[in-house]
Amino acid sequence: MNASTPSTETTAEESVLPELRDAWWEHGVRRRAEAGVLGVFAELPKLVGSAVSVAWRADRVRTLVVGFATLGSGLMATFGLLSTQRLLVELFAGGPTPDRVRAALPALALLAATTAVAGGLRITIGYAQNGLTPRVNEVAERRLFEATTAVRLAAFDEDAFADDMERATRGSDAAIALVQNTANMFAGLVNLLAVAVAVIVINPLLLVALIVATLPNGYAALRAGHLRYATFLAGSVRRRRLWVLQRQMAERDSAPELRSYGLRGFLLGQYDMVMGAQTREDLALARRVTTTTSVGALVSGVGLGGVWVLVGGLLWGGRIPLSSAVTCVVAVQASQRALAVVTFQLDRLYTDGQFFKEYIGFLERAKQYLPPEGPDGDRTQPQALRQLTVRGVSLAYPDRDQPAVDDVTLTIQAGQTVAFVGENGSGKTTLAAMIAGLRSPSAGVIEWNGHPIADLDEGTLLRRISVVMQEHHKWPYTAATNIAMGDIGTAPAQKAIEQAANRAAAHETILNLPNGYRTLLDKTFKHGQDLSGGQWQRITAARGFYRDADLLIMDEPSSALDPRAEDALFRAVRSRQGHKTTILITHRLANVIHADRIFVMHDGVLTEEGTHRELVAAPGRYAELFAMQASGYVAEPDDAGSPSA
Ligand SMILES: Nc1ncnc2c1ncn2[C@@H]1O[C@H](COP(=O)(O)OP(=O)(O)OP(=O)(O)O)[C@@H](O)[C@H]1O
Repeated sequence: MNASTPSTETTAEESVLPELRDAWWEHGVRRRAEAGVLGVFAELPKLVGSAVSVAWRADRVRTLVVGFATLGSGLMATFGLLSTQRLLVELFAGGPTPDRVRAALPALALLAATTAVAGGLRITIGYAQNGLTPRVNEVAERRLFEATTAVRLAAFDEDAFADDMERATRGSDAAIALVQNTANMFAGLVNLLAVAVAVIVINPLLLVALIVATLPNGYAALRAGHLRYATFLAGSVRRRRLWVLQRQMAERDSAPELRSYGLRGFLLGQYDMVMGAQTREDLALARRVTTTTSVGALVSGVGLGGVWVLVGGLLWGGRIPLSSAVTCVVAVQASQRALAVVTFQLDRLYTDGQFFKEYIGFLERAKQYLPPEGPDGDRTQPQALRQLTVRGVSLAYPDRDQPAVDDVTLTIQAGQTVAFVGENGSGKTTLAAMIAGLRSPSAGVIEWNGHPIADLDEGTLLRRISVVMQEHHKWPYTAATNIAMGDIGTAPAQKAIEQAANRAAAHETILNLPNGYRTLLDKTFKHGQDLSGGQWQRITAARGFYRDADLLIMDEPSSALDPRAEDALFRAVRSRQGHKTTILITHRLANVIHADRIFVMHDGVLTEEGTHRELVAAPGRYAELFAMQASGYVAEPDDAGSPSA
């Protein structure tokens, strides 16, 4: 199939790819383009302030070294220009050449010294900056992860917060860039100032010449920067579409479906359409950029021509000596170099500054999602579980009309194994997450031995609970660590790890791995291994068993297990009955027959509760679901359609 087949023609319209969300990595570019040519100056002091403060926090000594060495190198630039002028004065003076050279020697020595000192200072700045940036990175990144790991789970449900967090992750890189850009821009400015001071000392009139020669150039450079950002921005949605398409055409994940459904022509058609538009847009904008930069160069060239005319006039009228005229040429060139640095760094500083602002803003906004803090003594220490009570508990997720859990009341006694059952989306996981202290109810209260869990010491409470998540995480560590992470507070003990693995039918699986318990479970690392879905689930269950928790919550722990592993797992769960409490969430109702109590949820509401026997005897949802599932195990109908057994 090729790009012109009918199926491609009918679907390859712009609407196939939906409008993409603003990409965080373009945010700074967007702000720069919106700020206009000179708007970048408005935010400059604040951004520079942020950069200095983050550098100061990371490493005071190096920050001071960079600051003072930059000032020093500016000073050397001034001395350098002044000694150049002195040198020229002596060389252009009358008299025999050897005398002139001799007279110029002190100036030459000064020039050599300033050049050497300036070189030394540049090396010092380089060393200090190189030592500073990794520290800035560490401080900024650490602060970010302190926040992302501390915020409550509910924060991740807020769209705006997730976006915020995504953008803030760029903040630590931006912090480094911000510090570097600020240092470089500062160096450029100091150089510019140094040249101006030297020129004033030589002849104040030359300052006017310098301004005329550099200002149009500076404006042109800023405008060129602005156009570059605008160019980038104009093609941003298309570029992202291309990026999405490129991934679809070149990645392993999409490769099987691409081939099996014959999507090659369709995707290439999409690519041609988007790329064609992108190229046309790029060409049009490139023309504009070239025109603008050419006009800018022309105007600054005219300005520079004016300066040379002025210098020539002054020279002609005997108002300045030849040495000053030559120094002026050197000064103009030096200032243009410094200005190019300043304008370039200004653009970068502004753009990276936007990311840094996102980062700082995120850290501020994250505070509202942090658990309430209080002195340790303020909170009651939860004792071993005797009774767990859920009283009128509800929870509604953001942007959802229906509550996920609606006014649920139930009691669980210590040592019981209870089951939450119900159809998909009925609220079982949400209720369990509230019991586990991971989510806070929007109404109602959950009590641990009669104390609202919100009043209990959170750390101790969480240590008394173990949760085997429905959507477990595959930690990229060894098999042993994957299990020991279930109780990270205690020193890992191989015997306990193996016991936990045995209970979850994971022991044999792990022994069969190339390095047994020491096998790294991540294929992206050298010698790393991956597991099947069911094998991962066994390790996850072992992690849950590893913690000797008062309350074990297992959410769909057997969905990927084979019958033998499932049987072993549920035998391990039953072995807790009578002395440890277990909440089981499962759709495989055969596994809840032995539960002390079964709670049936529907649309967030607790609709039935009782033992298996009681519930199948009543004409309710549980009886219906159980009968439906059990019917699947009745012997196959014979050819005539009637059951053979
Ligand atoms: N993070 C979330 N943000 C918004 N809505 C959510 C979120 N998690 C779950 N929901 C919604 O809340 C309701 C209850 O979900 P929950 O995961 O508690 O159901 P469940 O009974 O565990 O389902 P399943 O049997 O499929 O695991 C569903 O309607 C679901 O769409």
